[in-house]
Amino acid sequence: MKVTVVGAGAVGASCAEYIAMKNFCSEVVLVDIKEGFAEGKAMDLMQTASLNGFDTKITGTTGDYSKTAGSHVAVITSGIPRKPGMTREELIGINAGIVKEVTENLVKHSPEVIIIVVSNPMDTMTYLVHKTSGLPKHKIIGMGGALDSARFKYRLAEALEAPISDVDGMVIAAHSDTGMLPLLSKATRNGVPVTEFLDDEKQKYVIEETKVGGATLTKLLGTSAWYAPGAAVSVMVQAIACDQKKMIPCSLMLDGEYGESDICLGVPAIIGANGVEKIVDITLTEEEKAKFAEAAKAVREVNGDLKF
Ligand SMILES: NC(=O)C1=CN([C@@H]2O[C@H](COP(=O)(O)OP(=O)(O)OC[C@H]3O[C@@H](n4cnc5c(N)ncnc54)[C@H](O)[C@@H]3O)[C@@H](O)[C@H]2O)C=CC1
Ligand SMILES: O=C([O-])CC(=O)C(=O)O
Repeated sequence: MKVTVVGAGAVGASCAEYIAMKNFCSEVVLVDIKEGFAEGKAMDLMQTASLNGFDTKITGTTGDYSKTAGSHVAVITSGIPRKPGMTREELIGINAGIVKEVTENLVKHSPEVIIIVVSNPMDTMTYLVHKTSGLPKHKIIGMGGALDSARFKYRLAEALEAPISDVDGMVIAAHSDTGMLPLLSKATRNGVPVTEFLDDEKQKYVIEETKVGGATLTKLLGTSAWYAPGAAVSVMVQAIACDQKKMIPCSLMLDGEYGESDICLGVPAIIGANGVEKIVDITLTEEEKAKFAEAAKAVREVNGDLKF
């Protein structure tokens, strides 16, 4: 299976590294606009192959999309990351143009491609890919929920003083500082609701820290995170490549599900060989439903700034 990763920066290179290390793809093509950058990252990563024991061939190109032809999956990470103090939404002005152009190039050379959108503001960039690519909706998947859920589990494990392998949980709704919805009501430690172990103060801490997970790292790093984003993408690509039919929260075009339409938002979905196999309808509490609707309202406002 051939995977293209557009943007060979921090997140793109991390995606390529995790995909290669898991050894389930024959080829990863890195594309960047910066002369020689993708080629350099690909060469550096290939020189880890004998050390890390993978056979995936990684190549790089400066903007030559003919090299991406026949890609089964393409991951869009091109665009600028935020700096401390910024929101993801502030990136729309620059990133929308980049994502639109990249999408056109990808689809031209790989008309059957499944696109995973990473560039921020991710829910809006996923919506843009729907509006401009001509691809069927099961082939466009925004990455946010997989990462946010991993951060939720990290914070749950911290609060529970438990190993991360003991905890499970999911984050849906928007991939934004305010619109994320960590489903505490459904989070468990070995099948037992975490609400049985955590008092109100700890529950609030877990939710708030999860929501600002990206901002916290941006403040520490001076730019946004890349290891967990790359790992999250690799899980999604593997679910497609190996037809795993894993349930992963992803930003998907809704058509009545969760009471919303004509918007991309994070919802649980079954991810397999066809991309989105099914959106999973789970029962939310009244409070969760209200928060989901609030997140949708905010994302819709950002979508309003798009020009097609
Ligand atoms: N959805 C999510 O959960 C996450 C999203 N992100 C987003 O991912 C994006 C990338 O972040 P980083 O990798 O840290 O940034 P970065 O600056 O390290 O890399 C971005 C790369 O995109 C390239 N690029 C720009 N325009 C291009 C074009 N037209 N064609 C091909 N390549 C192009 C740049 O040359 C650069 O190498 C940002 O928008 C960031 O906000 C980051 C982490 C998580
Ligand atoms: O925080 C950011 O800007 C990057 C991102 O989406 C994340 O790490 O969740």
